[in-house]
Amino acid sequence: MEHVSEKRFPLNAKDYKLYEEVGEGVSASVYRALCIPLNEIVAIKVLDLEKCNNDLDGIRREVQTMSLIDHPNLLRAHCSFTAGHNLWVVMPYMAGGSCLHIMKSAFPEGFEEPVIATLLREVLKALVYLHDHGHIHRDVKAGNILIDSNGAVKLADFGVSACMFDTGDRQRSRNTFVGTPCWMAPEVMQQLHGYDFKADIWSFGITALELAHGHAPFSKYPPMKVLLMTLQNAPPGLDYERDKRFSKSFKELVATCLVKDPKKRPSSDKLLKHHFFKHARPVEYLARTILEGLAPLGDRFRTLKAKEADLLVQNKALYEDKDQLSQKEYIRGISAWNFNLEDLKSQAALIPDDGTPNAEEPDIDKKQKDRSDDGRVPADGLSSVSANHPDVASRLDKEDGFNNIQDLESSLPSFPSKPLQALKGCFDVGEEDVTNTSPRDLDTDSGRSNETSGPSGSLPQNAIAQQKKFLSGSLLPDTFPSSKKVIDGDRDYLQTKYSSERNHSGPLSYRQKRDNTNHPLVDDASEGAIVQRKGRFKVTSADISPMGQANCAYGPVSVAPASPPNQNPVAAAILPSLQCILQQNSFQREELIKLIKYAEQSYGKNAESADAVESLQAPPVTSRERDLYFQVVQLQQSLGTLVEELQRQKMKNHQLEKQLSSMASKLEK
Ligand SMILES: Nc1ncnc2c1ncn2[C@@H]1O[C@H](COP(=O)(O)OP(=O)(O)OP(=O)(O)O)[C@@H](O)[C@H]1O
Repeated sequence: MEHVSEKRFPLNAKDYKLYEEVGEGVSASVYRALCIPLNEIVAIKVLDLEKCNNDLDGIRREVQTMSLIDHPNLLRAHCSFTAGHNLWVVMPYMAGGSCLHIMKSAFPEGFEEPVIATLLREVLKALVYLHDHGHIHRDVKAGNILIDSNGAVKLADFGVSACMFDTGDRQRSRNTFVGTPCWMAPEVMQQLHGYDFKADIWSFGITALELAHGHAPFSKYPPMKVLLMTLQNAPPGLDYERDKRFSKSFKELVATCLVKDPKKRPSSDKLLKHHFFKHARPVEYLARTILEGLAPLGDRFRTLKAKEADLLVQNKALYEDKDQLSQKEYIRGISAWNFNLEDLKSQAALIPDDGTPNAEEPDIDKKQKDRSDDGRVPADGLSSVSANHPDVASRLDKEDGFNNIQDLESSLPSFPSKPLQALKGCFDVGEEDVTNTSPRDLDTDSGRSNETSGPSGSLPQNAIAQQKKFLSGSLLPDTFPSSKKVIDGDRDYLQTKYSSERNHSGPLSYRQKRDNTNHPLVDDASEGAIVQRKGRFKVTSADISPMGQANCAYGPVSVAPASPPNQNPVAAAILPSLQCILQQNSFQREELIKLIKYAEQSYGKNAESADAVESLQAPPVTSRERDLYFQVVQLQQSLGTLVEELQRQKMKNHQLEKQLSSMASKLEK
């Protein structure tokens, strides 16, 4: 294992010389820089703290994690300090940049298999370390896999990572809707039972596909559609026709990771032993194959930015087309998604309804058909995937996704209720939005907050100004002021509706990064009634608490097919309530069936169980039934809590054992 550098990096901005910009995320700009006293090239991530008042806890945790980790495949911070109202995070310079940028510059169709195997093995080693130490990364994707000039691979960006050993509020952050939609595991979207390390394994599988094709599955679709497709479709995978160039073992690896049931996914440890990694080479191979001939990172970054600006100009007339926006944001390696539910529906409606497979995903329909046909796929092990999704077959001959608002509405009964509740409860689906903002307004406004302008390489004025306050040591203090409550102790994106608010305060502006005043083009695009924009999006478990559902009736409800909201304002007004009732109903029924099954196991009343389950087709009618139901719910809740506590203790134990054995082995030496 790489040892922590003994070098002392200065905690003073004057000791660094900033060169060109080499990357930017939603929250920060990254510069190549020289550490003058050490004469060493470094990368410095500059975050404007004034724009992220509400998210200081999140930043502190990111920096803490970056400073404490110690693994050659994880990007570690050398140090961090404040300079004026900026936070500078000094880290090793990864001259190759991110895999996403490398693909966008030189490998638009994705990498060859040995390259992928080598990259994935290194990433997996990082995940093994993180998981062993109780961390979930929660944002594994090609944009966060960095390569240095020697081909060394490091997983970066701990902005949304979580610790499994957290308790209380922080523990609740694992019930948080966080990540980037295309890479997000279904259980993270679903919010039913929280999630664990296995969420990273799903993202790892999606990243494998991303590296193979040059883009993640569903990357062209707007976020609502990504959610629906991830939850309702068969998991994506390598296609037998299109992906002939890839080995059976690669296809198996992907299929193993992309299983919807997290319990059926392997641990990172186990995955590392997969025979696919026999294709992996020493990392120098990466330097020879994918880095050779590439322009310096700063130039590539500038070119990509220019391309992006072109795309923006070209598509100005087509601003409403969210596909273009998703693509552009994807090219930048970030996801500034818009999560107003009404807008999401509008976005989904913009996907052509012509049945033509998506240009980015030409094989989605076909793939699903392939994967539904067990007879055609067993050789490569994907039949098991279909087998994991018995609901898939019934959908296979339908078009994937939801191509218009009516489709979305009518899909509700089969759509897992929680995600949509999450969206409804948290993405600004307020009366105001519905009444004041037409779908067209929303379209015009959304998703464009991160357009860039201004010459690349120019340093932000505020990056070097006002170097007043410095922290000693690499961590921000725990008492770092946070002006607003941060739910879950994690990044919390409170909802803002108007650009003026969004640009000057709140975590949104943090993830959004750029002050729009520097970017007139962006300003133009984002004037007016703005809907929610986010980087990685996040909905806390608190947000999706049943509070908002209190008014929902629990009885069976039949709902007439919904009309598009703009055609029938009355229907539009009552539609959310109807959806809510309908979701509640189906959700409650599912929960009851689960509870009965549970009770059946606990009390061994096998003979009566079938009747009991059938009787659940109707809601509990007598007060006795209701009492029993509530007792069972309470029992299950306390059992769940106990099991969680036990798991936490087990993990702590495991951790302690590891520490003990490593101490013991050190002592032996
Ligand atoms: N150490 C580094 N060396 C070289 N380039 C880097 C380094 N760190 C980051 N970058 C580049 O800068 C980009 C943005 O950095 P980072 O992901 O940390 O910012 P972010 O705001 O957290 O991004 P996002 O949340 O959008 O993923 C990266 O995608 C990468 O291309």
